[in-house]
Amino acid sequence: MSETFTIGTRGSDLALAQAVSTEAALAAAFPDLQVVRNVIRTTGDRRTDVALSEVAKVEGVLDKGVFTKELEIALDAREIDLAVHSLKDVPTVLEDRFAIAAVLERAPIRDVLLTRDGTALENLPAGAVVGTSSVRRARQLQWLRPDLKIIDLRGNVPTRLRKLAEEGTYDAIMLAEAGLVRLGYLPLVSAGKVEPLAGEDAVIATLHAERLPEDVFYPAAGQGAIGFEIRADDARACDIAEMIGHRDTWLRVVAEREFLRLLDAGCHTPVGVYTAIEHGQLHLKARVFPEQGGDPKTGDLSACTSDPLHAAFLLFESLS
Ligand SMILES: NCc1[nH]cc(CCC(=O)O)c1CC(=O)O
Repeated sequence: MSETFTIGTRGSDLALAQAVSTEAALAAAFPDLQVVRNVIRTTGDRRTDVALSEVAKVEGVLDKGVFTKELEIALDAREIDLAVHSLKDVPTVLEDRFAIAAVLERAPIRDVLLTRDGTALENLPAGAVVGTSSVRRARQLQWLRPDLKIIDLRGNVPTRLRKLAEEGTYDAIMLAEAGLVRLGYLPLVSAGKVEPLAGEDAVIATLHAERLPEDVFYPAAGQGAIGFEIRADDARACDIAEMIGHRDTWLRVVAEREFLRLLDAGCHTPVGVYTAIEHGQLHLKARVFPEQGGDPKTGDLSACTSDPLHAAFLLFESLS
């Protein structure tokens, strides 16, 4: 194959890191394929002036599509053949002419609490201010620690880290471990302990991270996974994506996203869900918070890995 293949990505540091991983996987699988990168600005990148939960409303974008719509327009226009996404930002239901073709092997799925002084979540003093723009993180934090104060925090990952390091507004912020690993702030493998960040930025390197185990703080569906969206009728892109996809990650994220779809959580239902594969078994655990507040419904289920859609259905049915 010596023709070109164009991938589309957002322009944030995190998105570009994900594009680099994708290009590396493509280069390894298809040494002769000429891969071109097309960087695209999305509504979510443009509107950093309002809370993330408001962007879709003020922009008239389909909910949750604020980071993906412009990439779909580029797919439609054949300006790109494959869109590289953080899978957790991709709506669970796509228009018929698009499809998620595959996912790369997953990065860590955990959430991380970042502080200036290394205080762990359980030791944050009452009234401490935690910044996040995710309703899932906000509601779960409030449930675990009703004495904390949660306020909105926007911007890309380095911006958020700088806000914590330089301003007195936040005592802590929350981010995905996957993003911190991809940007080089945390090593790939480590225990749940509190450790300093690394990286070129001296201010950011003063911060400390606590990796919260997934059974303590439930991640988002698809967290840590890089997904490839293509035109559903593009057999070549489908073939190419398939070759760099990772099977176990695929089975897990299919289950997680199907569970979210069954809840119709495109709305603002805060949902934490995670999966693991062990000896042919798919393990699923979920916390679903009612929109109005209160305790979550929970689910904990194991099923055969061969049918992740059914496993998600069983998890959905078992919520109590
Ligand atoms: N919503 C923004 C977003 N989308 C993906 C990631 C991190 C990478 C990932 O979870 O795959 C982040 C930042 C964050 O949540 O900290």
